Amino acid sequence: MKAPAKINLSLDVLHKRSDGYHEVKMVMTTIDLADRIELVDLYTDTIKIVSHNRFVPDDERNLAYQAAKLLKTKFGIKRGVAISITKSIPVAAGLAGGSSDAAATLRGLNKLWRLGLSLDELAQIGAEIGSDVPFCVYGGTAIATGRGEKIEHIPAPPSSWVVLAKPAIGVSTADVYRQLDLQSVKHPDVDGMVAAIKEKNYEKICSLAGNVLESVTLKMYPEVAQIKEQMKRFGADMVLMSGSGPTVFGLVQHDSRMHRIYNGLRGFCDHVYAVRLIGERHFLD
Ligand SMILES: C[C@@](CO)(OP(=O)(O)O)[C@H](O)COP(=O)(O)OP(=O)(O)OC[C@H]1O[C@@H](n2ccc(N)nc2=O)[C@H](O)[C@@H]1O
Ligand SMILES: Nc1ncnc2c1ncn2[C@@H]1O[C@H](COP(=O)(O)OP(=O)(O)O)[C@@H](O)[C@H]1O
Repeated sequence: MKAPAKINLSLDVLHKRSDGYHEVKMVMTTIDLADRIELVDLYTDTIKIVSHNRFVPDDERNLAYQAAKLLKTKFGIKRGVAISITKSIPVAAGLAGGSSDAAATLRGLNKLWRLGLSLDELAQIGAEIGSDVPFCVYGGTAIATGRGEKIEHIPAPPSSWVVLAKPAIGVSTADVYRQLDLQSVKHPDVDGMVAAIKEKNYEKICSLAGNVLESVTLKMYPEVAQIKEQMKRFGADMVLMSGSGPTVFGLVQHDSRMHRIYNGLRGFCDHVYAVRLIGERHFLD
């Protein structure tokens, strides 16, 4: 199963809720940077995680493990499964790698165990694992509200290159939300972004992109601001941090400029990627 990363083209936080989560309004889209999940039937009643990445837990803390466990419990499955995860998405990066692994596991086990669940049902189960999992179940492009689990599909943005750069730090999403001061943030125009995407207006998408969590992470890690500056200087059409960070992405349409940004950033950053913005749901088929 393919488990692609997401970026947030717009991310607003409306208020803190009584359950500790924050009410959000965001636009998320799928990009062509994906982990690979392989599911193999086990005839012993266990869930085994195989991953050769030292940042990825191989026990019940793994979101893919939690996905399998939930399905086993809900549907009384007595078989086991070995879940092999080949990571390409950097960990704790704001790209929903773990959430996408969980979503791919849900989609895959639905087939392997012939559960016959719809994507809507899988997304509902995914919400029990994490706020970003429902979006990852569908992929594509969507407005996410609630704590992120309510999904409204919208068309794909015009295609472009996405250059990503992740400094050598991992960010805790909970920490970033905790340190957000809603009195002092500049709220992005999420409705404007949705309109721009529907109009396929690339320039407007670039000018309206915004993320309220960016200022929090920039304060904690000045290297994120440096990467933003460099990406702008090398000629990206827009530059923004994804999710709670620390990954910074830039959109660019011209191949030659994509190469300039990619090569320029590789001197500063170990993790640099240049991939296509996908934004379509059939990418997962
Ligand atoms: C910021 C975003 C933007 O897409 O992505 P990432 O940076 O993680 O990729 C998401 O809101 C992250 O979603 P996800 O990573 O699934 O979060 P969860 O596991 O549900 O929650 C982790 C913690 O973040 C905080 N949290 C999360 C979502 C939300 N709407 N409000 C919150 O306050 C809570 O403290 C929660 O305990
Ligand atoms: N399958 C997984 N892949 C990556 N990280 C995972 C996975 N399962 C659990 N985690 C844990 O979740 C944390 C957040 O990881 P990730 O989903 O990559 O980041 P983000 O929420 O910023 O997009 C990591 O620190 C890691 O310990």
